[in-house]
Amino acid sequence: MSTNEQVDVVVVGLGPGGEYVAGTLAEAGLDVVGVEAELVGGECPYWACVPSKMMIRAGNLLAEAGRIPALAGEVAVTPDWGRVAGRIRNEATDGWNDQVAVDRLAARGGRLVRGTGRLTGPRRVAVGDRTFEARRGVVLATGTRPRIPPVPGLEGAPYWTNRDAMAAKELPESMVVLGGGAIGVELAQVFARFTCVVTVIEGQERLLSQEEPEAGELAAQALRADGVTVLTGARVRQVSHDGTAFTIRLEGGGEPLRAERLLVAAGRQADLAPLAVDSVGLDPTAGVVHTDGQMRAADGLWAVGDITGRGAFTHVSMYQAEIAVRDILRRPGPDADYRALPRVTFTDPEIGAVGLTERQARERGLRVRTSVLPLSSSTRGWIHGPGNEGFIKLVEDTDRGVLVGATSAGPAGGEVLYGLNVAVHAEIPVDRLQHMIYTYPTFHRTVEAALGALR
Ligand SMILES: Cc1cc2nc3c(=O)[nH]c(=O)nc-3n(C[C@H](O)[C@H](O)[C@H](O)COP(=O)(O)OP(=O)(O)OC[C@H]3O[C@@H](n4cnc5c(N)ncnc54)[C@H](O)[C@@H]3O)c2cc1C
Ligand SMILES: NC(=O)c1ccc[n+]([C@@H]2O[C@H](COP(=O)([O-])OP(=O)(O)OC[C@H]3O[C@@H](n4cnc5c(N)ncnc54)[C@H](O)[C@@H]3O)[C@@H](O)[C@H]2O)c1
Repeated sequence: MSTNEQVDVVVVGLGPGGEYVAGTLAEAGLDVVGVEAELVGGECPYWACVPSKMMIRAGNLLAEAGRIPALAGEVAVTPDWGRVAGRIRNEATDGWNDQVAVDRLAARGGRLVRGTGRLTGPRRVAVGDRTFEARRGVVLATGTRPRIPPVPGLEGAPYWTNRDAMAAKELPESMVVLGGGAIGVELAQVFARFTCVVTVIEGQERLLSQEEPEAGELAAQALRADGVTVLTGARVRQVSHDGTAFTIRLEGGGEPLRAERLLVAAGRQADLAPLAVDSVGLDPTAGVVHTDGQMRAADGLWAVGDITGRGAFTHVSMYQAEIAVRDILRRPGPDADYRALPRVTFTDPEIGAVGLTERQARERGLRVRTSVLPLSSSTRGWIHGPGNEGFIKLVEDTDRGVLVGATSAGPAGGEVLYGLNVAVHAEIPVDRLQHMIYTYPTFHRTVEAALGALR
């Protein structure tokens, strides 16, 4: 029998964005139902950020051990993926059990409804035969799933996505990675460091093609140094699987690639049709849910996270979640501002970036000055020795005399990014940045040198 229940707010999807909205609103005293089809916490803790960064931590340790002979002595290391898989199982994901997150939501006063939510009209969500009518409104936070490119032979083949990679108890002997974006490069490097023979196939001319060209070149150089074969500007013509291994044929002929596993890391997509967004007047084929600066998508409807298409990052979903919470609680606050959107690809070296690339700035008609300085030119980079690859790139809007973009690559490149993030966000004049004191000998002193090199 179907039932109708009155609540204040329904949150559909409890990834980082949705869980934050549901828990915070419940804590504020609203009657909140959170609907989750899989695990409370979403992609990030179970199949994405957290387990992948555990892998990377382990891979980086192996790489550091490899640098010991040049600097400190002798070492013998035997990589053991079992340690990594065990830590992911036991510490990160609790064996892919979300009880801790379920309890966390309940402790904040939220109610969990397990199931797939679907809009049935303004402020109405159906889950199975239950319908929730939300007095304040509905928040969509359903995230994305892997985009599987239309490569002949791929459909139906036993390819891996990020989920299989995160759950792997053993590593394959060989793997082809389709896609040289953030997932592709991070996982290719880790797997290679654990002795898997890896090939990355990227359709664009460079890895990390959304970032500065120097970033893509550095990522390729780092991966090659770890033994990864990097093929850029490459298109897959056909994929087949013979029950044991994949054969991957590229356009333009040549020897086909053979690999035990094929990891598809070719972007993400939101699935709006099953959410029945047309019932509230949104386009189910749009691919994203467009919002205004307060994360409103329609009357009584908010959207946060990957689904909004403003950067598929956990920090974006949390940032947007905070804005939506404020708006739902009818508290005034600034609109979402993406000018200083930071992102870090956690390869070794880490590649952090904020704001616009040089190309994006020029395409917007800005008059720019730029500079690129290698970390090895700094005292700290030189002291660091092996593993000191990296650079600082700055993009200045010369008319306003402020940085509009920056890239920080190197050991702890993601941490060094923070200062640049503040500079872009707060629009600190370059002239002021040039006259502050930078600690000696740090990697971030390269920022000072790069400021002086702006041309
Ligand atoms: C391998 C990998 C590594 C990553 N590493 C990083 C990183 O280091 N840093 C970073 O910032 N980002 C990283 N990301 C991106 C990050 O995981 C996402 O940006 C983040 O998880 C998005 O959060 P979200 O709130 O949009 O929802 P998601 O985490 O996508 O969760 C959405 C939830 O909604 C549920 N759902 C979907 N449809 C329905 C429905 N109809 N009814 C009920 N529930 C539904 C899903 O089951 C899911 O639990 C990584 C991603 C991947 C794949
Ligand atoms: N450190 C982080 O913050 C982190 C890590 C991993 C993932 N993520 C997030 O997850 C999202 C998804 O990651 P992703 O790496 O899957 O996507 P992505 O969009 O970053 O990269 C996908 C890459 O695949 C390539 N590609 C697509 N189709 C192809 C084809 N048929 N043949 C060859 N190459 C093809 C694209 O040109 C692109 O370079 C990212 O956008 C990122 O926001 C973040």
